[in-house]
Formats: sequence, C-alpha cells, structure tokens
Amino acid sequence: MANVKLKDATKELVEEASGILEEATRIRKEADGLFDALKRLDSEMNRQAEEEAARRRQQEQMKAQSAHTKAFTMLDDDEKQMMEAARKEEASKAAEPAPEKPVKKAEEPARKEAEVPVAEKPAEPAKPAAEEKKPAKKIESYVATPDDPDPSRPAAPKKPAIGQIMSRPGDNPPPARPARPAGQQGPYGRPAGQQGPYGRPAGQPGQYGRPAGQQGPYGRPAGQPGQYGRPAGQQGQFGRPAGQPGQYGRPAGGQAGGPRPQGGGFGGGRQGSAGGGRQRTPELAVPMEKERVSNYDPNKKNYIRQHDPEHVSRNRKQASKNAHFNGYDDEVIRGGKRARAKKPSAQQMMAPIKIETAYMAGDTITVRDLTEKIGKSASEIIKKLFLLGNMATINSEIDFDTAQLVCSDFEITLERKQEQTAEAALVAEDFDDAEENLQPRPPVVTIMGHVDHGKTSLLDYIRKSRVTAGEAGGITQHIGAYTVDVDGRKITFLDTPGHEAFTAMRARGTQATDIAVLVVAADDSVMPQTVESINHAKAAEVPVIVAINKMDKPDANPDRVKQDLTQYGLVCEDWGGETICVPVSAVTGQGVDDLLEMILLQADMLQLQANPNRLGKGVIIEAKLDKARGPLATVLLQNGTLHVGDSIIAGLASGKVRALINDKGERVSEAGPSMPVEIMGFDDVPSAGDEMIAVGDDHLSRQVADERREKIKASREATMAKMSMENLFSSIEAGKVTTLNLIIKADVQGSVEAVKQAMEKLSNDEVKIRVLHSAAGAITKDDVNLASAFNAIIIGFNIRPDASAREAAEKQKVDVRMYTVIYKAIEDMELAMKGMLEPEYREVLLGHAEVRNVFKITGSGIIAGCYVTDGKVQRNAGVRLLRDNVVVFEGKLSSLRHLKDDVKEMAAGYECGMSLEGHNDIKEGDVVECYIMEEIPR
Ligand SMILES: Nc1nc2c(ncn2[C@@H]2O[C@H](COP(=O)(O)OP(=O)(O)OP(=O)(O)O)[C@@H](O)[C@H]2O)c(=O)[nH]1
Repeated sequence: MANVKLKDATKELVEEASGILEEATRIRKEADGLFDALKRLDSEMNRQAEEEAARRRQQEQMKAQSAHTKAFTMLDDDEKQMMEAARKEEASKAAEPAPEKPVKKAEEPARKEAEVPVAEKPAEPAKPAAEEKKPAKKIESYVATPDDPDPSRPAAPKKPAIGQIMSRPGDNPPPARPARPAGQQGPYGRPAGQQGPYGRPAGQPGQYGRPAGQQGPYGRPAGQPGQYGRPAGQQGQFGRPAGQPGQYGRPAGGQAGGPRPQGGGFGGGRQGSAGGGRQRTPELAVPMEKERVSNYDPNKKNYIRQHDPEHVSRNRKQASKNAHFNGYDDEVIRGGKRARAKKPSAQQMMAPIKIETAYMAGDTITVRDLTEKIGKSASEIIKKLFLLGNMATINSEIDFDTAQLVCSDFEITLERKQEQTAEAALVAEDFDDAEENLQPRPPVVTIMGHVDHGKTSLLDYIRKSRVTAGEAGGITQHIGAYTVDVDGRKITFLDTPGHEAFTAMRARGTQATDIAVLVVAADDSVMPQTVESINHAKAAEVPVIVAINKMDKPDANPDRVKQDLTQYGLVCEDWGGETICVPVSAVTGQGVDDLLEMILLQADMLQLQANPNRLGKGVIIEAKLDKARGPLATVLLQNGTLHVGDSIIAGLASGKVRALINDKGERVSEAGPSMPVEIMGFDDVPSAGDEMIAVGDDHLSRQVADERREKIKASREATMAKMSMENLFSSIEAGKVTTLNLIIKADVQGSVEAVKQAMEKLSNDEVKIRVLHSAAGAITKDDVNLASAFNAIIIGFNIRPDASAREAAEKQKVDVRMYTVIYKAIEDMELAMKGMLEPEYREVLLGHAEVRNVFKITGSGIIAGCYVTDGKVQRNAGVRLLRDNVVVFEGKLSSLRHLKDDVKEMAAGYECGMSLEGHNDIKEGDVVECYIMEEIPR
C-alpha cells in the first residue's frame, strides 16, 4: 500500500516536474523574446536620443551663425531685445540642475502616451523625479486606479503589455522609455512584489492554480527565496533582488560604472551620470558646444575676424562632400589621380572629318572665310598663297580661281554655289509652256517713222477715233497701246514717240513688238528718223511692214520711197524683195484694210502663240503716278492671264492688282495675252520696259522688290557694262564679245559710207564687226540709247554729240569716240581688234656674256664678272645661265653694273658685273644668255 502511494507520489512528482520543466522552457523562450524586444526598444531609444541631440546641435549652430551675422551690423533696438532674451534663456537653461534633464525627457513620452486609451495601458504610471523616492505604496495607488482623473498627476505612459511585446514585438514601435523609480519596480517599471512575471496582477491565481503572492513559481511562498535560491520580494526579473546587480551581473543603480545605475534588469532609469560601459548619457544630453565667440565688440571700431579651426575643418569637409570626395581611402586617392589625368576632348575622340568639296557664293572670298569652308588654318592657306606668289593676309580677298588653286593643293574641290535669292525663286517659278497649252495670240505692232509722217493719224483711222485732235500741238506725247478688231481677229498697236520706248525696252531685255510698221510719207520719203526706225527694227530682229502714207496727196511718190528704202536693205515685194509695202492714206483710209490684212498675214507667218492658262507676264509700256489713283502702269500682257487680285512685281515696284482698265477705259477682271491693260495696285511707279510678273505668293513679290531695291540698279549697270575700246580685248578674252556693234555718225553721208566700209572690212574669224546704225548728222540721244541697248560703240566723224546725247552717254556709260581723220578712226579700231586676238610671242636673242670672275660680296650675294661676247645684255630682259651648254638657271638679272654704276644694258666688248635673281650658283666659264619675248604682229 505504501509502495502504491509512493509510486503515485513519485508519479505525481514526475508529472509535476515535467510540467515545471515545460513551464521553465516556455518561460525561457518568452524571456528570450522579451530580451530581443527590449534590445530593439533600446536601440530605438538610442536613435531617438541621437536625433534629438543632432537637432539641438543644429539649433545651436544656427544661433551661432545668427550671432555671427549680426556681429557685422549695428543692432537695432528690436534685435538688442531679442539678443537679451536669448541670452537670458540660455542663462536660465544653464542654471537648471543637470539631473532634471532626464525627467524632462520622461515627461515627453508620457504626454504622448496619454493619448492612448487607458484600457490598453498597463497599471504603471510614469512619475516625476520628485515622486521617485516616494514609497511603493503610493505608487500602488496609481496602479490600482489607472483611470485616476487627477489632472495634477502625469498621465500614465503608454506601456505595452508584456504579452503584447512578446507576441507582436514589431507591431507597435516601442515608445520612449519612461523613467522608473530606482529599486522600486521590476522589469518594465512594475512595482516590485505586486505581480508575477508577465504582468499578472498580484493576488490572482498564478499558473497552475497557485495563489499569487502566496507562493512563487513552483509553489514557493512569496517572500521566500525564489527559484535558484534567490531572495524573494524586491526582486527584478528572474527573481533578482532590486538594488542588486541586475541581469548579466551589471552593477546596481547608484554604483559607478554602469549605465543602468538603478533598478534591475532593463527597467533601470538612466539616471546615473557617471560610469563606464555603454555611455549613453552623454549622447542623450545636449552636446556641449565649444564656446561660441561673437566677433562683435562694440568697443572696437573694426570687426576682427577670429580664426576658428573647427569652422575651417567643417568647411573643408563640406567642400570635399560637395566635390563627391568621400574620404581619403586608397580608392579615392587613386581616383583623384585619375581625375586629374587629362581626358581626351570630344573633338579628339571624334573621327577627323575630311572635307572633299567646299562651296563659295560670291566672286571673291576672304582667307578667313576660306579657313572655315575648307577646315584648314589661315597659316596653311597663306603659305599656299605665298607659294602661288600671292602675299595675302587673313583678311585678304582672293578670287575664285585662286581659291580653287589653294583648295586643289589640299585635295579639296571648290565649287561656286550661289545662295538662293528671292529673284532666283521667282525665276524658278517660270517654266516653258507645253506645246498643247499654247494658243494663238494677237500680234503686237509698233508704229514707227519720221515725225509728222502720219503715225498717229493712221492709228486714229484704224481705231476709228480721233486721237490727233486731243493732243497738244498735234504731236503724240505719250506711249499708248490699243487693241483693234479686224474681222474677228485682234491686233494690238503700240504708238511710240520716236524710238525711246523701243530702245528702253530693248535695254531691259524685253521685246514687246512682234511686227514693226514703218510709216513713210509718200511725199517726203525716207528721212533720218525713218532710218533710225529701220535700224531699231533690224536690231530687234522684228519684221518690218512699210506703210507708204499720204497716198492721197498729189505729190505722193511711192516709187521714190521704195527706191530710198532699198538703200537700207528694205526691198519691196513688188520690186523683187521680201518687204511688204502697202500704200495707204490715213485721211481717206485708202489701203488701211490691206495693211491690216498684211499684218495678220505676217503674224500668221510668225506663228505667235501664248498660254492663257498661267499667271500673267508682260512688259510695262508706260507708267505714271496718278494723284487720285496712285501708281498706274500700262502693261502689255505677253503670256498668261492677269487677274484682279494677283500679286505682281515689275522692276522695283510690287503690289496686288486692285483694278484692271482696258484701252477703252473699261474695268475688266482679267487680261489675256497681247492685251494692253492699265493696272492699279502697284506700290511704286515701275519703269517703261520693266518686265511685269504675276506671282502666286505676295510675300515673294515683296521680297523680290526688296532685293531689287538693293541690287537692281547696280546689277543693271553691271550687266549693262558698256563696250569700250579699252575693255574690248578683255571682254573678248572672257568670251563675252564675239560681235562688236558699232554706230557710225559722220558729217556727211560720204564719210559715213567710207567709215562704215572700212570698219566692216576689219571683221575677221574671231570678231565680227556689225554696224547697227550709220547716218549723217550729230550723235543724238537716240544713238546713245541704241548703243546702250546693244552694247555698241559710237564712232563719230567730224561731228560732236549734242548735250543730251553727251549726258546720256555719260549716264549709260556708252563709249563715244570722235575723230576728224578717217584713217585715225580705222587705226584705233584696228588696234582694238588686235587686242581681241590672242597675242603670240617669240623669243628674240639679245646676246651672250661669259663669266670670267665670281665675287662674293656681303649683302649682295654672288656677283659674276662678265664679258659681253656678242649682242648686248639688258637689265630687264630674261637670262639663262648655261654651263657646258646646259641650262642651269633661267630667270632674270637682279643687277647689272658697269664699274660702280647701275646700267640698263651693256653692249658687246664691254665688261660688266651682274647677279642673278635668286640664284648664286655661278662659276667661271658659265655663259649668260640674254633674250626678250616679243609679240608677233598680226
Ligand atoms: N493728207 C494727208 N495728211 C495726213 C495723212 N496722215 C497724216 N496726215 C497729216 O500729217 C500730220 C501729222 O500727222 P500725225 O499723225 O500727227 O503724224 P505723227 O507721225 O503721229 O507725228 P508725231 O506724233 O509728231 O510723231 C497731220 O496734220 C495729219 O493730218 C494722210 O494720209 N494724208
């Protein structure tokens, strides 16, 4: 029985022991988890303490900087007050007892945690430092009444339950640790002896149903030594007595050397200020800055900057940070060296670009611009130019050919490429009409002839209107253009005063006239202006129809007219020639229909065509400025159709067609080919003879006009560079002239013929002489105009130009040559003609000189003492140095002297001294051969 009981007791004991063992294992695990949680809590608190310290240091630095800044300026009253307040505040802070600082820290988390619901709080208050020494009983009262409404007491800190910490250590960041009364409480600030581990309230049944407070774990009574024989009560975690060394043998509070001076375990307040080990207190406390020194001294006049080595070192650190310099480790030092090594530039890393073709726009280019175009240095280019015999500087202008030579030396092709101008764009808009788009157009006829031979009367009759009566003095004062209808076909007539408009148009390169009607009065026959008209028409290569007018007059003699016309190359058809001659009368209308018929017949032969379905293009016949309507221009449409609203450009004038008025004074909306029409809308008055072009883009027309305003006059003069005797040869050389146009005027017809024949005989295979006009009489403005239009030279014999002609010739740069002797005129022309021919040269040997002595003279180089053996030696002639009949040098003499005198030449039999240009290799026995190049006369 006893055995049975013993067995049962043993069994019970074994079971209890195993239960205790399990409990111990569980407690150990919980303790480990608790320890980990406390470690995290501890590190978090340290981090917060460090942040707080850094923040305070920053504030202190800002204050110091502010003090520094203010030291530079006089303080005003407000600033003084603020300074004073700050000083007082600092002084009061300094006067506060150091131990209070942790208390303040403890209050801070307490305030924060007061916001947490009370139910979650453990029964544990945070207490101010003054209460820390109060007996535990008083503390118990706080514990017993967690909802204590007493506002004077500090709110209970948020304290997570042990179970919370253990089960979810990471869920809630651990709050700052409140200060706990030393020696009064167990782990986590629990009042000692009030509760068991893990927050169980005292007096409650403990684990395994044991009454708490009655016994410790494993059934030991409270107040008895606990597990492992440690004294009960007043004990910290794991039953260690408070005031004794805490966990891991750290010294208890109040003792020097430990960071947890009071309270055991982890719950000790951080009140110890001294001690080794983990010195956290200095980090938590406000770091003691070195004394900041304000340099401002009101007793000193000048501010004295004091050296602050720490400031300097801070600045250096900052500078190194800014430079991404993280320290002085080996890597960085090596990196620094590498950084200082010169990196190849982007340019160096790029593959060299070889320029193969360069372009230049103008006729010349400066060396500086050429360097940019071909990518060579100025010195390289200048060197090349020097070798070509051109002493250029960087600002020198060189022509295209020279630049091309230089470029070819660099293996670069230089090409001309004109920049696209608005004018070029305008030209680019033009196009040749396709055959299928062309339609027959009316002929444009110019009536020409001598004064009072009946031009206006004939037109008047044709138009069935009386223009003559309205004209002042019965003389045509303006250029008119009229369109008449003949059996359903149209003919446009131009009425010109003399030949000015005609020549003016020619001068501008425009050709308005298709057919010229030469009016010759049957009673007056051929007169000077008749001849001029013939020559103009011929020069313009316009077919001529002769209207023998005033046939109604009794003294009309058409045969005489026909006879006289033959002298000017016009042979009437009925006389076996090709010129159509129609006898007419502007008074009676006789033959007028025949004339119109002949005009249409001639037009048919010419096959005049135009494309009406394109933008209009024509020539300005006349233009004027109307006070009411602004610039007005009469234009003869040559191609296309002009509409109201079209953008137009003519010479320097541009604009938009505002209105079109036909020859009957009617407003029309459009005008087709060969129609004369008056245009309103130009912004300026164009010139007679200007080409009018309608463009699709009014911006382009304005641009063209602007460009022309800048260039047109100069370019016209340049293109109209007149022929003269002086430039004849160069013009021929440049290929500009293969035909030389002449106008010959003389005092008498006999001289005219003589000069004309002599001149025409000068024609050769290379240059053809063409006499545009020859007549007896003074050189007139018309002659000059004609010469200007056809780039001709005027030859005058025994006559002088009149004032207007002289002025015109000067203005238009027409070369007018006057002679009193015919042979002189012929001789001059012959010389000019020779200039046109390619000159030929031959070598003419002058003589030889033998070198008998060679001297070396300082400053002069080698001087050869020679004896002229034959012929002569000339200073400016060419020489060859022969050694054993082999040419060793060819060039020129640099000096030729006889005794001490410079001489131009030295004859045979004389001794002389000579030196060669750029050559010093002269030896005794050498022979100097002297020669000149002579032009071979043609
Ligand atoms: N009898 C006669 N007189 C004519 C004829 N044609 C013109 N006249 C007269 O000749 C004069 C000159 O005629 P215009 O028509 O003015 O001559 P034009 O060539 O135009 O003269 P400008 O305008 O000065 O160039 C006028 O008095 C006309 O009446 C004609 O066929 N018969």
